[in-house]
Amino acid sequence: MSDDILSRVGAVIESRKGADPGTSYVAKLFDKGLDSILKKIGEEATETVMAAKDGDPQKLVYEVADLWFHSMVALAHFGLKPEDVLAELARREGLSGLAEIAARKKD
Ligand SMILES: N=c1c2ncn([C@@H]3O[C@H](COP(=O)(O)OP(=O)(O)OP(=O)(O)O)[C@@H](O)[C@H]3O)c2ncn1[C@@H]1O[C@H](COP(=O)(O)O)[C@@H](O)[C@H]1O
Repeated sequence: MSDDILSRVGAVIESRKGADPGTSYVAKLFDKGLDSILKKIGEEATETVMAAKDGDPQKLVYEVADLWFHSMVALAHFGLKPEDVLAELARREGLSGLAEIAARKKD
């Protein structure tokens, strides 16, 4: 498995713009608007924290998948793709420590 799955899910999310909210969860989220997407991210982030605090690795993976997925819907709302985040992670690769990452952010 690779980051191909992120690209594929990102493409499906993109394809749901303007689709029938009655037949697609993603289309329904787009239809409800940014606040609804952000609310889901907040909920999934909380559920991720709870799974980690419970020490339940399987649940943690499940909740992080929900969090990533809804974050990808938020990215798509702004015309962004998972590749944009992967590029940012790649940019940070090899940088040492937060100070250097933060300094580059201001460039
Ligand atoms: N990865 C996901 C995915 N992860 C989670 N979900 C949905 O996100 C929701 C998660 O919400 P919760 O766990 O909080 O459950 P819930 O309380 O029932 O949620 P609500 O309906 O109340 O918001 C559920 O309805 C899940 O079905 C997802 N829905 C879709 N995808 C991907 O998006 C693609 C397109 O989906 P459709 O737009 O539905 O065709 C799918 O093929 C998948 O690849």
